[in-house]
Amino acid sequence: MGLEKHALVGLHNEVLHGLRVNYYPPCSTPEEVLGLSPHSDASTITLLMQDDDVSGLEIRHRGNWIWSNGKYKSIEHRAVTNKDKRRISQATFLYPRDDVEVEPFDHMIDAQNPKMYQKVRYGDYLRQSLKRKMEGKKHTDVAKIKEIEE
Ligand SMILES: O=C(O)CCC(=O)C(=O)O
Ligand SMILES: [Fe+2]
Repeated sequence: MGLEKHALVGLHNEVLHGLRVNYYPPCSTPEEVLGLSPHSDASTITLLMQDDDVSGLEIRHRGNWIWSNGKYKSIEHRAVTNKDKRRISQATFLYPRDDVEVEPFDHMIDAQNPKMYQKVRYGDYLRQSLKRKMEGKKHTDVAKIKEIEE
């Protein structure tokens, strides 16, 4: 990404961790019921631990990562349910401190790649994204510079 080693860690000010444990009970109609709606995480990095024997995570290639001005994608994903088996996953989210201001790096912006996102305070961005229902990449709209379409 054209950054010095450890630069990203420094930009977090302090790397915070959050944990979400997801429990998906068996579901008699898995073709009609999702475990988790399509979304992307508001964290900077997510580590997911899941059962070996039940799959459920599905991903979509779309969406953007604010710091990289959309060059690097944050993956939209969802969880499906399983007819016979329950599934448990643990997502560990790494994220910056609330007072960290996040905006695209200058070196990711040029004539072909105009600035897509305005500066946001990470705490505001995270809280408004937790308040919304999960809906793909919609939570990134709050930072998006409106004239620019993906
Ligand atoms: O359970 C899964 O596979 C996905 C969990 C997830 O995406 C999340 O907790 O944000
Ligand atoms: Fe997720």
